[in-house]
Amino acid sequence: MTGPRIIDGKAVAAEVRAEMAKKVAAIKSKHGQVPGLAVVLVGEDPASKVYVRNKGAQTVEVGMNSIEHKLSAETSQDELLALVDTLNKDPQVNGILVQLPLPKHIDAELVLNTIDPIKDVDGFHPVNVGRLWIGERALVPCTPTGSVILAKSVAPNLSGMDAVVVGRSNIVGKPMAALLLRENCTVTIAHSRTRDIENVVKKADLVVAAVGIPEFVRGDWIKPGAIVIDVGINRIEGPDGKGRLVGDVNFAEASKVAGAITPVPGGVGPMTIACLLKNTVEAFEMQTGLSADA
Ligand SMILES: NC(=O)C1=CN([C@@H]2O[C@H](COP(=O)(O)OP(=O)(O)OC[C@H]3O[C@@H](n4cnc5c(N)ncnc54)[C@H](OP(=O)(O)O)[C@@H]3O)[C@@H](O)[C@H]2O)C=CC1
Ligand SMILES: Nc1nc(=O)c2c([nH]1)NC[C@@H]1CN(c3ccc(C(=O)N[C@@H](CCC(=O)O)C(=O)O)cc3)C=[N+]21
Repeated sequence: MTGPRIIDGKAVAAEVRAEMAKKVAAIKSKHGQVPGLAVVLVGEDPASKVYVRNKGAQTVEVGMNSIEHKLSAETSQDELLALVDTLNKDPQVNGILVQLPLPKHIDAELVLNTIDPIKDVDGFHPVNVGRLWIGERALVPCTPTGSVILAKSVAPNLSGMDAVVVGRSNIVGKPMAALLLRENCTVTIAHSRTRDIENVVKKADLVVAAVGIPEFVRGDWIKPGAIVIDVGINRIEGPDGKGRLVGDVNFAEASKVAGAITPVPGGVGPMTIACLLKNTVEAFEMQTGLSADA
């Protein structure tokens, strides 16, 4: 018996970044311009700090400009809105990402809705959400985009598959469902009120777990041969007392049953950043009318 295919998110993400590096170089030589990504971090959340550092380093690595704004946790909502407004107007800034979660005294929805939709590389603005669902050209959320790329790396044609997305957040579950529908899957969205969730998941040819509960999806919920995409990033304490990262799927169990599965770390996480860079290039092209090809 052969084991399941472990989907190498790091390797696929490196391919996407290499493709972006080529595009950025072509844009630079043809048009003398370089796309720019602004990342705004408010406060000291340690996990967010790591992501922001990784994003900045990889942005520079593909040849783009990285603009980082690190604000104190006491920053007022008005100050943050004023910064977003400045970035909206700055022609050197093609993409704006405001790292979530934001401190409690700031209305995150208001901040996200203030980002110019054409610079909204997270794809969280209602205009981009609407465009995604009706099938217009949109900036699409990075984690779902990366998840679809990983699924297609093992099954290039997802058409007709039964897909179950566990989780219905605006940043992962819902846009994931929209993208899988666009791939012609038959999509079910499961959530905390879903009855008999094991048996709902068990019908799926493709399972996407975005729940936020460590190892929530068990091996015996998985249909033999199914593709499993684990979006979860949970830091838990290991038996040795050290922190370690696990997903929303019990990998040890599920990998015995699945046809293909993403690990955590090294699965969806690296794809999120790669797709952010991809969206920044796309946003640059939409804003300037310039492209790598012409
Ligand atoms: N790899 C990456 O780049 C990223 C990873 N993540 C990770 O993905 C995971 C999900 O993130 P996010 O979508 O923001 O999380 P949210 O907490 O916003 O959403 C979680 C979803 O899971 C559902 N849920 C919670 N408990 C249960 C349950 N017992 N049974 C079934 N469904 C349940 C909730 O249902 P309900 O709506 O009914 O409450 C909700 O829809 C997290 O682990 C997060 O760290 C997130 C973003 C990027
Ligand atoms: N506006 C906004 N947009 C986001 O896209 C966003 C956000 N806020 N807030 C937090 C979540 C989480 N997120 C991750 C990005 C990369 C990894 C990643 O690179 N993970 C690696 C390594 C993780 C590690 O070692 O800590 C891996 O899974 O292999 C994970 C999670 C983006 N998010």
